[in-house]
Amino acid sequence: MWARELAVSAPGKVILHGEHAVVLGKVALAVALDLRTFLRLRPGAEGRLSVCLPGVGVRRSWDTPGLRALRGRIAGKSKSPSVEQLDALREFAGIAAGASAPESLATLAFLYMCLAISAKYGDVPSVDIVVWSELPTGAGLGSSAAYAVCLAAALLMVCGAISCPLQEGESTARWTEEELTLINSWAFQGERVIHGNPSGVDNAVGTWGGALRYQAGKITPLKRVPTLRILLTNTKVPRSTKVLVAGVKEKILKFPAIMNPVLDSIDAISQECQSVLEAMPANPSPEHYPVLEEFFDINQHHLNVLGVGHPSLDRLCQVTASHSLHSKLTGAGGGGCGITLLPPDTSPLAVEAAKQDLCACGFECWETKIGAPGVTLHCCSSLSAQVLHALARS
Ligand SMILES: Nc1ncnc2c1ncn2[C@@H]1O[C@H](COP(=O)(O)OP(=O)(O)OP(=O)(O)O)[C@@H](O)[C@H]1O
Ligand SMILES: C[C@@](O)(CCO)CC(=O)[O-]
Ligand SMILES: [Mg+2]
Repeated sequence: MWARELAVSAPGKVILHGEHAVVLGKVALAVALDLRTFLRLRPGAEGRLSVCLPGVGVRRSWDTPGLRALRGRIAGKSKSPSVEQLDALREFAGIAAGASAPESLATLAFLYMCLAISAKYGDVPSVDIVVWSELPTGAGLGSSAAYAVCLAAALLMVCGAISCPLQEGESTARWTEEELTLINSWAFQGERVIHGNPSGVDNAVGTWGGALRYQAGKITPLKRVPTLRILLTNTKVPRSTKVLVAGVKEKILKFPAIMNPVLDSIDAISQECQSVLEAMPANPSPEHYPVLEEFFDINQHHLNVLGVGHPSLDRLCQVTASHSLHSKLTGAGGGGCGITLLPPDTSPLAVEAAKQDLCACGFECWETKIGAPGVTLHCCSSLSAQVLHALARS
């Protein structure tokens, strides 16, 4: 029986280059963001598993004998969620077939991960779980992956598949490389429930943090990443990664000879950008930026060709261009977030003016730090007052 109260956190991510192409085996460059998802884990009432997800309005509780019986009925050999397993979970949770609302997908991913992990490593746990996030949901910043990484780490720990590395008196701790590999592989299964066909880049960044190159499951930390100033803008136009990824696949099947060269070009941009970043000094001077800016412009055009642009993102690019700044969408596109490079010689006045114009479009924008740590275990009392308050209210 789980007896400690702890918290797990995982960062969101920004994809610099390679979104969508990475689903088809091309290279992506991604960095962890200083916005995180937090999961609080507490011993629950004996025989009950409860989950509260304030970001998507879910508060559910099940008795563990009922979950154990369901787990027995849907047991499968494969680690990946099957259509039949997900149908059985939907029926159990009262989720309509084909429902793709955030709360339905979040509940389904929770149930799948809980039952699949406990079937392999232990018993259905009697715990109380709350997940709250600083990340906007469904905006391209990897909220689904941060959610899945937190769930994977907490459930694997409760079931005894990974250690609880936090010693008495410590405020934070991380898991070993081997344990992180296990967390990442289960988070990928959670992403599958939410996304349908994820590449795995988002959960890799959520697990390992920092800055990495990702291609076909191979994760390579970037050797050296300069301090890049990035402005993040949320257009607040809602979209679903699952739907956008499916749309790109359809376009490629329809026009392979036209679309495949676009994917190859995106791959080349990611690779060139990696070389440029690794050759840059830690605190780059303005002359290093024009090439990075051109990569942003070219890739933004490519993403429009793939059909994942949106008028709100065009507007974002136009507004920043009017201040001589370069932007591209990040994540799945179709709305959501864009990133803007801020070269070191950009005057504070120019940044302020760009921000004001973006806000006047109804967008929200903020400067961000990149390269945050990956999944982390926390002693609850070491969390900030804001996070504690948000978790306690739930
Ligand atoms: N804090 C959260 N609590 C519960 N579920 C969440 C939370 N954040 C995200 N989700 C789940 O993830 C889904 C959003 O995932 P989606 O992949 O569409 O967007 P994203 O991950 O924010 O963007 P991208 O995949 O482009 O980086 C939501 O519909 C919900 O099911
Ligand atoms: C659009 C996509 O490439 C990135 C979403 O953040 C999907 C994926 O890689 O799973
Ligand atoms: Mg996602």
